Amino acid sequence: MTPSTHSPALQVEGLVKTFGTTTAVAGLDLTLERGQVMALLGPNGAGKTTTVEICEGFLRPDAGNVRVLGMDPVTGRQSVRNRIGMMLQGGGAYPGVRAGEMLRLVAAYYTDPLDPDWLLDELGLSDHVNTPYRRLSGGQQQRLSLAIAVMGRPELVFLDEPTAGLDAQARLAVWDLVRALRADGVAVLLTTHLMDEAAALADEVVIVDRGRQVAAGSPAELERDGTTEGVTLVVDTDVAPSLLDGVLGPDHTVTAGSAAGVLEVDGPVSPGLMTALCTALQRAGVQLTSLATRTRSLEEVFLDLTGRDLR
Ligand SMILES: Nc1ncnc2c1ncn2[C@@H]1O[C@H](COP(=O)(O)OP(=O)(O)OP(=O)(O)O)[C@@H](O)[C@H]1O
Repeated sequence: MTPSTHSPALQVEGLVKTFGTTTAVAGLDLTLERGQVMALLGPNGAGKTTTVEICEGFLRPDAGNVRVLGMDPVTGRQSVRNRIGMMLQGGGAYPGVRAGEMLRLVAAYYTDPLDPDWLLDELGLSDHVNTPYRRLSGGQQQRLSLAIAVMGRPELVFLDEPTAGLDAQARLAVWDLVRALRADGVAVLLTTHLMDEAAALADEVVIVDRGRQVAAGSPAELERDGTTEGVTLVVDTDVAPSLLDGVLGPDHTVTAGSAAGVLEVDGPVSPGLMTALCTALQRAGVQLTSLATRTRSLEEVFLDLTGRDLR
């Protein structure tokens, strides 16, 4: 099997994985291009970790096709492992080894490693170079395992909930590192429960539920999709919706809002619409006190698609 540099970083087609009577992954398709960040979002038990572990070559799929850098992650395991990065549980570190020592040991495996000191600094671990691994806090161990995962300049990195349990500062440091990887052309597949993380980092968000994709797109696309776009206007007097008759095209409707002085305009939002609304109010001598466009947050989209029941 010849590894291809033209293939997507990751291609998953019709992936199925069952454990006894549980179908963890029920026919999933994913394509992650090089230099892109994909976030898998899904409720507990949606099949995210199972998918990542299959892509890493730890689990065999029951059906479907997985190509990692153009290679089969099971039969091409050694070649794949040399070119991908993954965070191992427990950091893959010996308990007694010091953080700095560990990173230097890992760096020695590679011909062109990243600079361990840069990584320690990037991940806020410079003050813990001499701390034995077992004495690092959980969040520090997690960051060290991320440093180990990316040390060999991988082309594709798998990050399964990389910021779970991290404080706000450490989370931002991890985000910065993911952005730096992306800028270097590295592809990143991450799983997360944090909507802001997906929105901040991902070129593409794939929402999975019960092992299937229920939506995919950029964070902005997902926030727009399926919503009635529109504008909520608040004015300083009680006005009838008919005030806006004549300025709205066939794509727009206007209704009275929940309170006096509130008008809801439904339809596509554009600079032209905003200008037309302001002009109509000005002509009527009505003072605008608030104007807001309506989109759903990624969290609302997620809950609408996956429901509100606990799993
Ligand atoms: N080794 C296993 N044996 C039996 N069932 C398993 C095994 N691994 C996963 N499962 C089941 O497969 C389903 C998917 O689990 P998975 O860990 O992939 O979900 P997840 O999306 O990563 O969830 P979470 O957000 O809670 O981490 C779950 O119902 C889980 O209980």
